[in-house]
Amino acid sequence: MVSPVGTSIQRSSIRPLLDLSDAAIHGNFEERDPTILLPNQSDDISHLSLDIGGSLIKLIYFSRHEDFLVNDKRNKSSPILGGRLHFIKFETHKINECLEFIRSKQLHIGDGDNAVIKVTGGGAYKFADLFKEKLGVSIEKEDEIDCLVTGANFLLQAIRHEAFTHREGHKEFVQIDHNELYPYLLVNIGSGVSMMKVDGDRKFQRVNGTNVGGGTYWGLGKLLTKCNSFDELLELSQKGDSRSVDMLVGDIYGGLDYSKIGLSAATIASSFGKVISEDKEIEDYRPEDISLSLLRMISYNIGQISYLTALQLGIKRIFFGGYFIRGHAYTMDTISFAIQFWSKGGAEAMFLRHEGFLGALGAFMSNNKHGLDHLMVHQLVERFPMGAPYTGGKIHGPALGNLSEKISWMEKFVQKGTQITDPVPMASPRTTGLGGFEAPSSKGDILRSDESNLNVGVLHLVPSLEVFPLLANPKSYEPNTIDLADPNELEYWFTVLSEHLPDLVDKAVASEGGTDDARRRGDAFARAFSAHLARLMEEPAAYGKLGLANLLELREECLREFNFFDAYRTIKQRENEASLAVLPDLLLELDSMNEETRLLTLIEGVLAANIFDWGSSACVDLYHKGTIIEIYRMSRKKMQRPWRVDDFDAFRERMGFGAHKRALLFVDNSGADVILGMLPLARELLRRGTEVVLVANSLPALNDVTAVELPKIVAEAAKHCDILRGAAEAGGLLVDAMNNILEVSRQKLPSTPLMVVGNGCGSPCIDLRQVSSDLAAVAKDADLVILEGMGRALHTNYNARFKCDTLKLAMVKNQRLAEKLIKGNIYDCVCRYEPLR
Ligand SMILES: Nc1ncnc2c1ncn2[C@@H]1O[C@H](COP(=O)(O)OP(=O)(O)O)[C@@H](O)[C@H]1O
Ligand SMILES: CC(C)(COP(=O)(O)O)[C@@H](O)C(=O)NCCC(=O)O
Ligand SMILES: [Mn+2]
Repeated sequence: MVSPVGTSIQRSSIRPLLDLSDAAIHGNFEERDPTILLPNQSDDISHLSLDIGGSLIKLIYFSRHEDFLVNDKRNKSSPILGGRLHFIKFETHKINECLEFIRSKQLHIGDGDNAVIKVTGGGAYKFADLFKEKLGVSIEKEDEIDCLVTGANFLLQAIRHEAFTHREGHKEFVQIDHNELYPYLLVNIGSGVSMMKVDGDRKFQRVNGTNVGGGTYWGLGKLLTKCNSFDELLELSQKGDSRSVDMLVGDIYGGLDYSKIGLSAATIASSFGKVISEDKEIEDYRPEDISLSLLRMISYNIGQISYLTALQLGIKRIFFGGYFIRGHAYTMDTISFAIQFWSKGGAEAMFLRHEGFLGALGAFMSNNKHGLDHLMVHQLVERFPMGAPYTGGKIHGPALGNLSEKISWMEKFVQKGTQITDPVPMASPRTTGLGGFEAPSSKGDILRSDESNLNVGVLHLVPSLEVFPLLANPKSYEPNTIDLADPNELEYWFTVLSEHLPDLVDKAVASEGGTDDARRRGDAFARAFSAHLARLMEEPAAYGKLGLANLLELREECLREFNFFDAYRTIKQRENEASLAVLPDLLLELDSMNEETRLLTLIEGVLAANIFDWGSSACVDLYHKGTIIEIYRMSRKKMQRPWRVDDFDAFRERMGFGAHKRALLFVDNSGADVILGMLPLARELLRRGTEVVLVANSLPALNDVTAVELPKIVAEAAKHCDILRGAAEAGGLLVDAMNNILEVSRQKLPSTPLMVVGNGCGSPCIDLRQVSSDLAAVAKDADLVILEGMGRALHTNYNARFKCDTLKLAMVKNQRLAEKLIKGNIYDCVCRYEPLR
């Protein structure tokens, strides 16, 4: 039998924050940079790898947390240690900043024996002595091409929304099945360009390359425009009109197309060719136009060589990496256009979110200590923290040391916030949108400062996560019901979440005693979350495919980032107490009913009590109008059938002819929702001989009940109910009572067990591709799944199908969702039963 409440259920999959309490200098005080020991900081940083290229240094480091060191009993076979992968970059000519960053975060002093770090790129040779001298570490060199391919293969297999196409300003994620991935052409556009034919894991060949690459654009651009940074140059290009320097077909043909060979008048005949015939000095040309012409020249050229190489090898798929791309819409559109133009649609250009980090990732993985190559997509969670200390958000360190510095960073960030999140004025269609090969027209052509680091997040490696085994089609499963790629949806939810923010900040600050420190953290949280929202409004696909569940989770993550671990703590307690007080009466009332009426009353009860949702503004307004019990009664009274979605009769029928063996009850909110709604339903199932597993969040989110809180709640409820007491004892929830039983009455038959398990997440929604191994284990014997609440049953999983009977129960507490999803109104209810046929 499954261990009912394994100690591991309360394991958190969420990153810890720096704990500076009792910090002390370790070792020699005379040293210039003594090690500071953080006895209460369990983060264990190890595994550093670098890719030192001609232009940029890409750094990846791995930080581990104690939690993850506890090897999961069901995962013994996995050598992977949990932790987080951070991605940072520096300019190569500022290598000292990189060394300083490594030193300040002590990245080179990993787990004892690693005074050796993995480095790829030319800098592994060039700077080996410098690393030895400055940091006392030896460099282990890894082959650059090898690393690029390993990195690309890893990303394409392990990260869900890594690859995408980019056409005319439109980004679309593509998920390629592992079996269909090879062969592909990998084109890495760094300072120079390398092209590899990739046939499999470690099976590749460098087939081509060109010296006209990112270095050429930046080098020539710097010379011709006097720009001081790559980004400045790229930004200029967005306001450029390359016709003032480029010679077009029309310039040669007197404004006409050269239609015989299919070239329009607007096609570039010769990049920079117009300059020849004009009696002008460099100052007479706009730097904007020069930058754009250069960018097009180089992008088209790389596109063309890539296409020819792919053609020669019979390859259809081309992935582009390297920092030249820099997530820049116009660059990607230009390359895509060139591939599409030359191949007449036969080949396709794809880009990678971690474009610049392929080599560094490969170097990281060559360190076979962590067994990362076996990591699966469901074991990776990407999070987007704000602020430099954990992401190395700023391109050049320094690393921030503690939360307070991080808050200051946030405060400064806000002053710069507009620069970071505001769009650079769009190129007008008349300029960027014309010319070339009938021209890519990149809408939303935005270049944002890299400082915000809001493109790739921190990758959390959580080896204990698993795919929920009862999903009918894990491959096609999509958790989100609402796709925020639809701009109207995005705008609506953006407004809802923005308007809810002040109230949430107040609750969060109050939960931490309302101190000045809490207020400062609260403000920083609000800024961080608003910056994310602004970023996503601009570019919804910036962090991968965006659904409502991701936004709701992001909010919880931001709270935790600023040390708010349970914003609704007090509210939850208050509602729990009020609900426990009326539970005995409710149980008496239920017991006086016959089985059929009781089942209906129980389901009504679940739906009615789901009204206690502090995430819904409409409900929060309601709570000002009455006590918990008054609102509960009012809600119960309104529970007239038929509900908007009403499969109750089918459910009742199924319940009539034999109990299920084990039911998983995905519970939602604290207070009435779980105590007066779900617990009585659990009790009914237990009474019918069905084992019940209450599946709750592993970490707090809004007023959701957690797996840590539930045993205490069940224990309280069990005081008033023999069924619950017996079941909780049998499930190991009442440990003291369990001991008594062992001593007193061994012969007594054990009741059907009631168990509690953490789902592995800390969000109001649930992505069933990534659940705790404990949940996965208990699910194997389950034949009934009950999903409750708007987050778990509507925003996510409404359309999910399972390998067993499923009941989805929720009250719709949002007017727009009610209209869209069920063609109904706010406070309508959903009772969706999907039997396994
Ligand atoms: N902040 C930046 N500073 C310098 N170059 C940048 C920057 N961002 C993007 N680039 C572009 O990226 C290229 C370097 O790409 P990268 O993949 O890091 O190659 P390498 O390993 O050769 O340094 C540069 O030549 C330039 O075109
Ligand atoms: C965050 C929630 C999904 C939580 O709902 P629950 O799962 O608790 O039923 C829900 O409160 C929600 O969608 N709120 C935003 C909509 C609104 O304020 O109207
Ligand atoms: Mn909830």
